[in-house]
Amino acid sequence: MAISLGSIADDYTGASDLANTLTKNGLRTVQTVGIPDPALALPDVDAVVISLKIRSVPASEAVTAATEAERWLRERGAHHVLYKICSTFDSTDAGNIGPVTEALSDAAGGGSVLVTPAFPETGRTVYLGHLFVGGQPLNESPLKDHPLNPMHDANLVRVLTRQSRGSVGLLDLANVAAGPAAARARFDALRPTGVSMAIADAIFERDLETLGEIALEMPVSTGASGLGLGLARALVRSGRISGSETAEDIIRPVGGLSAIVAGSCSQATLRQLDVAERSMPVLRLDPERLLAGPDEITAAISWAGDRLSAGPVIIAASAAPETVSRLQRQYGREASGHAIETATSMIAAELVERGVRRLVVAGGETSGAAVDRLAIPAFLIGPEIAPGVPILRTLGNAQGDMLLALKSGNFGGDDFFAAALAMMH
Ligand SMILES: Nc1ncnc2c1ncn2[C@@H]1O[C@H](COP(=O)(O)OP(=O)(O)O)[C@@H](O)[C@H]1O
Ligand SMILES: O=C(O)[C@@H](O)C(=O)COP(=O)(O)O
Repeated sequence: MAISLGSIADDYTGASDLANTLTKNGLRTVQTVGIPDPALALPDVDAVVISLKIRSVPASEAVTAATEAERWLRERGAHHVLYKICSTFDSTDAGNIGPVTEALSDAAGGGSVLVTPAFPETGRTVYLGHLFVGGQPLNESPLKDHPLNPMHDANLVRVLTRQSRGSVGLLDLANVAAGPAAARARFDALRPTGVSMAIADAIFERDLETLGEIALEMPVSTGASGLGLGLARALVRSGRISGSETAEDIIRPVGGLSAIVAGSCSQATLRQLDVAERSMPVLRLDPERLLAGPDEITAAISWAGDRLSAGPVIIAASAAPETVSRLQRQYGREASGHAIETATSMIAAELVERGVRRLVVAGGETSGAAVDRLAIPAFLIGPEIAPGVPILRTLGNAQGDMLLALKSGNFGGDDFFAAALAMMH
């Protein structure tokens, strides 16, 4: 298998978001969970997105996992590797966007790397290095309350500098909007200043097309789905790949029961749960009891058992920021987050054990833990439910064919859960 584009995603929802964008823009794409086992038969594709769960792990661990994935992608022909990060730049001062980007650049022989989380379709734009989420600067957006990576600074040049060895420059909108020649010239002018990375402004898709074109000339870039769109369109324009349609047969029915598991505490997910509660049974887990032992999990499974055969159910750990902070003050930020992920992943696995074959998981870390517990090695990419969230068909898993949706916390409209289930049969 020779691939044209390789990507390493720092979480699993982010990987499916990128795989969706690449597919929509003409690249046959597969999403793998980690580096695939040699025994796994992958389809013939233009792009492989390797999902890792490295957004919130120590930087050295993230670097090791990402560089191994990069080697695998290069050995399969990838000339360009995109490090897929969150469109809201989720990270801490300790990493991991800077350290991983610098390590990937070193592995490819060094040089400055273009970085942009812009994804205009979901309202993420970057101007003079400042990230806006919808109409708000990042630090005033709901991301200021993220349970694991609260974002308190919208100036990404500053954020990335705090995480990095090298210095960070800015590829400003005036040069990006002027097209590839001007953007390339500005980026080239930054190189001798010794910057290891440059944050690139982008507001419209045409800016990302420009950035995609110049990024493709380099071995590595870092960004969200918007940069994926630019790279995919540049590849199709270059004639190196033929450009393909989404295969509708990826959503052929799998039968079985359906359920939703939520661990995202993002505002969008909280709204989606409130709306779904009007039409589906919703169990709100007690996080204190989840942390105390297995009883809350057993109770949740027994609650679902009575209801599953009548239709989809939702089991959610999600809570509002005040509740999350209270729990974190008592048990610690990471310890509580990871313990809840473990619990929600065990619930997801029990539901599958009881016949669920159509599963929606809300939350990036939550999805990573659930997919790992289900031991799903890869996904084929189906049609889009909402911007950034495709239907996924499992590949190579022991349970047989399943349909999943891995919803990034902040993505999807208020009726997302019903909309997702309506597309999965
Ligand atoms: N009630 C709660 N209190 C504290 N943390 C929680 C609660 N419910 C879920 N979490 C944790 O919050 C984190 C949410 O992150 P994630 O799943 O990535 O969602 P998102 O996609 O919204 O970022 C996870 O670590 C999850 O276990
Ligand atoms: O780029 C994005 O916003 C998403 O693809 C993503 O990575 C979101 O992460 P989670 O909100 O943690 O799912």
